[in-house]
Amino acid sequence: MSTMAAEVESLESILEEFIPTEKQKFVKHLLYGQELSSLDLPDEAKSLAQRQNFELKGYLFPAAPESTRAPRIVRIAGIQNKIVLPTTEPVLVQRDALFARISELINCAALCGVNVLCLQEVWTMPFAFCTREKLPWSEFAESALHGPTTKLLQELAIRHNMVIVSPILERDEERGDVLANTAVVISNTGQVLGKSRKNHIPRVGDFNESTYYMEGDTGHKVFQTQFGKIAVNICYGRHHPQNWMLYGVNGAEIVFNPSATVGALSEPLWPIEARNAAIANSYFTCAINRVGTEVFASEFTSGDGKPAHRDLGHFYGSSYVTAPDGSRTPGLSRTKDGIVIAEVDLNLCRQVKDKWGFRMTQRLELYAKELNEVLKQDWKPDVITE
Ligand SMILES: NC(=O)NCCC(=O)O
Repeated sequence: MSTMAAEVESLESILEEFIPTEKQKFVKHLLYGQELSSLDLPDEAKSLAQRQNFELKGYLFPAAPESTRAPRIVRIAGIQNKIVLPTTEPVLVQRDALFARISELINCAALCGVNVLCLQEVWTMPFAFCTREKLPWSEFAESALHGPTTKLLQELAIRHNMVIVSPILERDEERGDVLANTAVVISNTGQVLGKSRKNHIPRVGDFNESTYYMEGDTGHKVFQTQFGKIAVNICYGRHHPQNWMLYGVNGAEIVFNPSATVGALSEPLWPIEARNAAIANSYFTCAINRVGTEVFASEFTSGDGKPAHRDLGHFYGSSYVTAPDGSRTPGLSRTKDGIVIAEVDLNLCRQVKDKWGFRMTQRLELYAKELNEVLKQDWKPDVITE
């Protein structure tokens, strides 16, 4: 399945090819909600994307004008990419090649006026946790505050007046050198605003991350930036509606979901989860997935009796943005590096809350009470039998 699917460029390319033109509007309305117009992006950015072989897509999410609040227009973006060099190259050579590639893409996002940008999960390295090997992969880990990745992005954040969310493998030097899967939030002033760690660690397929780091301990932080309140729900956390919910309870207006996931495992879930979270929590979401197949030197098994293998499968990209009213952009390519940009009016969050009332009808007190009971040792499921 994954080999076959890897040849498909995108769901959208199939729709364009096979759905008759007169039916396209209806099909896209069901799949994507209200039709979005494309952003007019600068020619310089478009030619940079062409020269450097990455996709560049921009969309406009409208909101109603209000008489008591000015629009709060911001441009948000997600970057998806392949690793640049084979996983057998020295650690620093691999990392520096990614630094160079991603700096190019960030420059392009800056030309497009992006205010807040998020990179993919552990963007500085291959997704090597499938191997269960400690070395050399743990050498990619670095301090969230002073590491080379943060230093690089602090410079770019200042240069481009851009908030950058940088998901890395963190080495917590102050707390016993332990590893964590962490998104560092770097303000447009260059300050590290803080960090948000991955709350839910997968125990599925070849995602052997629990060998390397524990569940995050940073809760559901929301970062007040100059361009709105943002939060980061890292990869597997997107399967947990309560995780999404608490970022919303803390007031997030945009939640990024930097991910690394493969076709055979999760592709049918991908278009649903971040989109549903945007609807349920009246905020914008931006789901970002890496691209390509990463091959490792040593074989590993999945503990399922099937033959050993040297790759996790095809990372299918397909990054997209959803608005609180459920309208979403098409996905980026399944095979190519890319930037998805959305110009949003953050006023839409409150407009959708007023329309649908999901926050008002949320009944947090009901769930808090019942969940408290569930956690007690003597709890029994509330099932009535005849
Ligand atoms: N990176 C990560 O948590 N992947 C797990 C697989 C998935 O959630 O689709």
